[in-house]
Amino acid sequence: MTGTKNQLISMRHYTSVHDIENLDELIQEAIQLKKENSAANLGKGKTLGLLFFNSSLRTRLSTEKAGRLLGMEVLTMNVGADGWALEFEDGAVMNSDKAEHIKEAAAVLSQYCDVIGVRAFPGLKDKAKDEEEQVITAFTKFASVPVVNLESSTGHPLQALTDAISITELKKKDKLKVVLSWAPHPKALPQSVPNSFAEMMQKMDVEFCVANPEGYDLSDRVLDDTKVYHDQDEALKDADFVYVKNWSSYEKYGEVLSTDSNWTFSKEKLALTNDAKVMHCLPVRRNVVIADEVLDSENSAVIHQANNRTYAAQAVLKRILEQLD
Ligand SMILES: NCCC[C@H](NC(=O)CCC(=O)O)C(=O)O
Ligand SMILES: NC(=O)OP(=O)(O)O
Repeated sequence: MTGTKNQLISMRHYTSVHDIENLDELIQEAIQLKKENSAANLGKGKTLGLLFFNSSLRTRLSTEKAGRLLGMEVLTMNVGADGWALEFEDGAVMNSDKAEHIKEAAAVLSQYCDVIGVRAFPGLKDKAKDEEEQVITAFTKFASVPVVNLESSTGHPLQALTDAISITELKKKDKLKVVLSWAPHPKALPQSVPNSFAEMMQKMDVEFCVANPEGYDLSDRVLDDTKVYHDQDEALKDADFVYVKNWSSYEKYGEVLSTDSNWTFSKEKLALTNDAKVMHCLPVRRNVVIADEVLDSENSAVIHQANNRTYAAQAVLKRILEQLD
């Protein structure tokens, strides 16, 4: 990065890809940090707190590593399993199972941490409630420090930044076709990853489309004018990157409407593309979402993506640290 501190674009919270003001700069910063850790002391004396209401492998370890690469102390807590059950409703009479209100919890955490990361998946039962982003919004409201989304009800912006970095590094030509393709899964999964990936691709200079069965269209708010195919084979034609991911229905909110194995990403599907790089955020159900022969091939970009989680987190934390006192 060139320029003085004042010219740098800082970031208060990172709760959605829309918090990125200059995507190209942020991608280049992450690629630069991957080559050389030029900010090893920026976070000295600062503490990063990572709170997980749900399971994680990559997000937890890569974000911890990113904090440490910046010189930060890192505190991680599985709040879902180990913390007091939190009340989020304003004015609640707390005479039932919730021991602590988010007002105190977020304020207390702000005494210990200079930046807070939060993972809280959607319930997938009540669309309006999930779309309110109650947990991440409450943290931004009641914490006095910046908040980073580690995957929330409707978005996974650190994953999407990772994906943008990975595409930038792996692309072999300028005008790319990128396809987000639904794949089957036995469980109802959030729309968070596909939502943020779609929003990220709309910010990039690529031809982007989504392929999913009928009933699986993402929210109009996310899709905007993105082309949606209900025929996977048609969408895959000439694709340079295919992001394979399951999500539950948005229309019939949270339901699993299909487990059709014709949508599993196989080597026959790969053959329809322009020798595409195949992406997935992980964890991936082998031979349900993506076939072994694809995951074990040169076309798979999933480990490259997982590695970039560290540098995406480092670039975001760096931006946040630059605007702290
Ligand atoms: N953070 C990356 C993905 C997390 C979550 N996947 C999952 O829950 C998979 C669980 C399973 O396969 O049982 C999702 O799709 O949003
Ligand atoms: N991709 C991702 O977020 O992985 P984890 O759920 O393991 O953190």
